[in-house]
Amino acid sequence: MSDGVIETVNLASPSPRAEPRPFPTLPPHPPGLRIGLFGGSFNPPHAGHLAVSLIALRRLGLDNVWWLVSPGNPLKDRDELEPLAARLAEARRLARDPRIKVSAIEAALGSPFSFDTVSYLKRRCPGVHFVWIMGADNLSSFHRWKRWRDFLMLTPIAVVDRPGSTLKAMASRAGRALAPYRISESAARLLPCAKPPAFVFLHGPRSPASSTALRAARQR
Ligand SMILES: Nc1ncnc2c1ncn2[C@@H]1O[C@H](COP(=O)(O)OP(=O)(O)OP(=O)(O)O)[C@@H](O)[C@H]1O
Ligand SMILES: O=C(O)c1ccc[n+]([C@@H]2O[C@H](COP(=O)([O-])O)[C@@H](O)[C@H]2O)c1
Repeated sequence: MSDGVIETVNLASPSPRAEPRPFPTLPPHPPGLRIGLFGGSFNPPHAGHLAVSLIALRRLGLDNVWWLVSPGNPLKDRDELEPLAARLAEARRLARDPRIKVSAIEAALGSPFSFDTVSYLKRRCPGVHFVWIMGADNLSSFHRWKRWRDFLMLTPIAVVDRPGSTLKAMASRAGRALAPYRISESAARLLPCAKPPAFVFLHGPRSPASSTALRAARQR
């Protein structure tokens, strides 16, 4: 991470007895920390990412939000994907709040799958309360993720509303699977310590920003 939280990547000479290579060095994190994991392509990052992070920090009572900049969403075409280094640099410029940390840990782990990332982080940081954060549009396609049902058992999930996705998200396969485990918004602060499956749908000021729109504007 930009401030050393997760950044040292040892690809060249991994210790033979540690994690399978490649592996990132992740310093110990104090048990009890409340950390939101916000995975994304960030291609490019935008005001919507920042808005989601600030809503999650405040409403879930988080200490930090980590932007997990993906090496490449396994469900998306990579034709238009900017290099990871460029997306990381832009994300760091945009994420001005010191509570937001930008990370390339997925590239270091060598997997684009969120199940693998969260499993790894939970193993490496026992006692830290992780919450997965995603926009409502992502919930609609969540049933196509690797081991999505197991993912629901791994970590609590916060879904943040997004224009055009409010109703579709809850009607989706994953939305229906999560419905019995929904925590009310007024109790959102309980989510990080809740036993999964658990989720909250956060409404709030919605941001219309999208990377697709920004890419289109940059091409004009
Ligand atoms: N405006 C927004 N409101 C709510 N959630 C958002 C918003 N923009 C992005 N997200 C969420 O942020 C995460 C990362 O999204 P991503 O980096 O793919 O941005 P995007 O704008 O959705 O990109 P694209 O338009 O290329 O699909 C996803 O969970 C997505 O749902
Ligand atoms: O694990 C999966 O199978 C999986 C499938 C699709 C998307 N994801 C993750 O979802 C997050 C949002 O992706 P994106 O491209 O919509 O920003 C990002 O962290 C991806 O790695 C994960």
